[in-house]
Amino acid sequence: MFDIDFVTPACSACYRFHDELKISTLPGVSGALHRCSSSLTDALFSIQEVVKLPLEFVRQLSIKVQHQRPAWRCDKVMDIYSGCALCLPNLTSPALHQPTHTPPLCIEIKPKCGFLPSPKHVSKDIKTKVCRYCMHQHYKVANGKWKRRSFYCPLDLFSGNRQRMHFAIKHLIEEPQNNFKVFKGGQCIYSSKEGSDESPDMNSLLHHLRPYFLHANNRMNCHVTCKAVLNDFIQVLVNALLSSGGGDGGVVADRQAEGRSFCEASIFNKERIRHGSRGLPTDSVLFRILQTQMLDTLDIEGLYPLYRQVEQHLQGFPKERTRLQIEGPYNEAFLEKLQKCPAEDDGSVEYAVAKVHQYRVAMTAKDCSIMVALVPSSEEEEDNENLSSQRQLRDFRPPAFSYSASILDLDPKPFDSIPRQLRLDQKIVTCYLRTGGALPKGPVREKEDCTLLFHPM
Ligand SMILES: O=P(O)(O)O[C@@H]1[C@@H](OP(=O)(O)O)[C@H](OP(=O)(O)O)[C@H](O)[C@H](OP(=O)(O)O)[C@H]1OP(=O)(O)O
Ligand SMILES: Nc1ncnc2c1ncn2[C@@H]1O[C@H](COP(=O)(O)OP(=O)(O)OP(=O)(O)O)[C@@H](O)[C@H]1O
Repeated sequence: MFDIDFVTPACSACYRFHDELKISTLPGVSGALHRCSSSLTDALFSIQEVVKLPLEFVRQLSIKVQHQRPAWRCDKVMDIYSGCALCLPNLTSPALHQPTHTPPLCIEIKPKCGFLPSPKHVSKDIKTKVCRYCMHQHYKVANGKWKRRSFYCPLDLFSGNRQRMHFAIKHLIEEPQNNFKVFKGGQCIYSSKEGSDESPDMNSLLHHLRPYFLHANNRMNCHVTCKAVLNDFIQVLVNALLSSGGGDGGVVADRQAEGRSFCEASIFNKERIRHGSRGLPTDSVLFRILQTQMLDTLDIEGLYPLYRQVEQHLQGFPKERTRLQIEGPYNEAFLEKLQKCPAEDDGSVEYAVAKVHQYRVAMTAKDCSIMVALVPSSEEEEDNENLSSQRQLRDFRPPAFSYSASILDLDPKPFDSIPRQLRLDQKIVTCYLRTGGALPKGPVREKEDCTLLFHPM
């Protein structure tokens, strides 16, 4: 009916959000991050378009997808009244210009929050030591959302240190939950199954991945261990996440000095770091997400009194909702409010609103997903490279993929989600303090098994 790959019905706020921001593309990172922090002036959208859809079509679509939602998302509903949708390319199945031996792979990562809050604003010391994701794991297991705890830690992924990133991705693979999926030729081949007691089948994943790494590494006749396939796969993913978007790719100072980039619950053994972290390249997809997440400078605890101030102001002056853009539109004026926020609280409602807006944008960045598409070299490129590598008598070369990273799920978070955030934060911390010490920290082998194979490039 529609000549589009993927539609995601948008509320009228989203419509404005996406429509009014300048949209452009960036080579390498066909990203889609709203421009809303210092990095936002150059964090850009991918090719996407707002389209109008017949209301009846959206109504039927909504009914059709409702039963496919995970149980914990059954309370969510599609906005069936705006008549608008975002039209996106199908990122799990990128268009190919030339045939390849194997279909493209696409890896979806929901990285979550990559930093610890500043001690200035939090009431519980533990929040400055253990990251929100790791604490939340205990709460999720205690409440039955997941059967097993994941040992993934976002601070490792966002570290910019290859060893730590490798370690983080390995744990995403081991326990993907809703943070990790793999697609091959547009089909999901690896994800956590809702409500299942069993871990996803890693052997099946390796079976799918093997041809990519056999072929790409000229290992046709070699015996390749599962571990080597997994290492190669993770290494390619780390490269894609660290790749720059075509800019100068400057490297930022490691945040280690700030003491906010290591989580005490991570089972990565710091002493094993062989090369110091160089930080994330400034135009990598992870850097952009992290910068936007860090617009949350006050933590929910420091933010909540400002939220209350705004709420009280709106009770007295309901018409101010529009001027203060509480429900959007998320346009240039909105971005200006974020960027021009005074450094210190001057007691004005403008300051409080700007901090609330910053926090909401940070929440979006803490909840977005990255889609990394890996396209194997075309058959022609492979043949040329095979000839040249035979001439050079090389028996190894890194897997040849081209990659792009896009950012998904940039829905604006509503103003009234803030009280829920505070309640959840309290529940997570309370649960962690109650159960944190009781849950096993993970098998000992985890600590020891972080020596990784890095192949020459
Ligand atoms: O609060 P969190 O960190 O649990 O994040 C929620 C996500 O849970 P997660 O921890 O990633 O499993 C949650 O993900 P799931 O539904 O659990 O897959 C949603 O993304 C939710 O956003 P929204 O309310 O649907 O706009 C997310 O809520 P927001 O807080 O981003 O609004
Ligand atoms: N452009 C795309 N290409 C391929 N897959 C996509 C694309 N957009 C979304 N998806 C897939 O759909 C999933 C859900 O998308 P998204 O997170 O944007 O919806 P949502 O906001 O959670 O929807 P709802 O709030 O209605 O439940 C993503 O995790 C991803 O697997």
